[in-house]
Amino acid sequence: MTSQGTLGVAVIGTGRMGADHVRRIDEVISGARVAAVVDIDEARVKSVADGIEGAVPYTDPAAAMADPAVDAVLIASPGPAHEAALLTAFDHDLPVLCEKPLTPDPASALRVMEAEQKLGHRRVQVGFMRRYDAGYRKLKALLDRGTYGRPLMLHNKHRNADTPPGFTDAMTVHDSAVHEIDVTRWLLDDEITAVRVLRPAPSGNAAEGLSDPQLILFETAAGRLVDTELFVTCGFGYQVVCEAVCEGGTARIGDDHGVFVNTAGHWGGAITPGFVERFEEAYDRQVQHWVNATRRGEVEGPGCWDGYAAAAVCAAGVRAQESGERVAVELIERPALYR
Ligand SMILES: NC(=O)c1ccc[n+]([C@@H]2O[C@H](COP(=O)([O-])OP(=O)(O)OC[C@H]3O[C@@H](n4cnc5c(N)ncnc54)[C@H](O)[C@@H]3O)[C@@H](O)[C@H]2O)c1
Ligand SMILES: O[C@H]1[C@H](O)[C@@H](O)[C@H](O)[C@@H](O)[C@H]1O
Repeated sequence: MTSQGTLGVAVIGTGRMGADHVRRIDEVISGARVAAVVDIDEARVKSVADGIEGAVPYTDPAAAMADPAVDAVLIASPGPAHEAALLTAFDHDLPVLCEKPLTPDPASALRVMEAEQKLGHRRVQVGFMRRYDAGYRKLKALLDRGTYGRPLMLHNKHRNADTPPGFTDAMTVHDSAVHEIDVTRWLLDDEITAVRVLRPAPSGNAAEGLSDPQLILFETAAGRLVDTELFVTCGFGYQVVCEAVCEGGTARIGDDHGVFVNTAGHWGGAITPGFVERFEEAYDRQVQHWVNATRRGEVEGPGCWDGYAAAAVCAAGVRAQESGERVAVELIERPALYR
């Protein structure tokens, strides 16, 4: 850190999310600066570094993490590249904010968790940014206070206008439903124990071979049921809605509440186009909290255990998709570091 305590961050992966995090750290976040940017695509990393004072471009994550100006790492490369980047960060004992997923499968998530335990302290915050969304935080506070009694069920809707090319059924779980997996565990303070997936006749807008929409059902250890409509080619916009059904009332967040317009032949408002707009404040808050905690020498928020548990539920979810059966989630006992 500089003498003023400014955190030098290396951002690994400068695609859609990484480039946005670089902009965020440069323009929005206080107490941090972009010290290095890394991408295997040399042209891309150079163009992202251009115009950011002091940001050194690298094509090798390990070289960036060895740079003495780097105090912390934000990983925004694709999920399969996360394990290697995390293990290298541990070699340098660097604090990490790792975009979801921690890793794409439970075996690799376990390896990361074991390596972190060898360090003897938590180093990783996982980018489950919904925990930093104002609506989800209000819902969490209501549930924690028991304002409407015990929560019994959650109903979620997760709709994307469309998907990047090559999006598969498994990605609907790993990439999209992983957020509902995390908010279910967090909101209810409960583990998901089994998954079922129901698939109606697919929408004609879904690419060949993609089963969209889907209905995913989670059972939890405390006997709650959580359903999620996942519709990633809905075509009309981005919607993430969560309704908690409690013994004494229900509470719902996520409906669009922008400007309401009446005009000839039309009433209503605009729909949110995508996750960047819907969760912009949540991404800002997530990164600011990470920077603040890191500068205090602390680690907060969702960690490796949450990333591992999410990967275990995803693995069960993909098996449930393939088999059409109820699949139990296999979890190891929670290690002491994460209790
Ligand atoms: N929290 C959210 O809402 C959210 C939204 C979108 C993506 N994500 C996550 O962010 C991460 C990145 O997603 P994206 O949409 O920006 O992907 P992207 O494909 O747009 O960008 C990834 C970038 O990483 C680079 N890259 C690939 N392998 C690398 C490696 N080994 N080292 C360094 N760079 C490497 C690629 O060249 C590319 O520029 C993923 O983990 C994804 O799941 C999170
Ligand atoms: O990677 C993205 C991202 O995680 C979004 O938050 C989610 O809504 C999308 O479904 C997913 O594809």
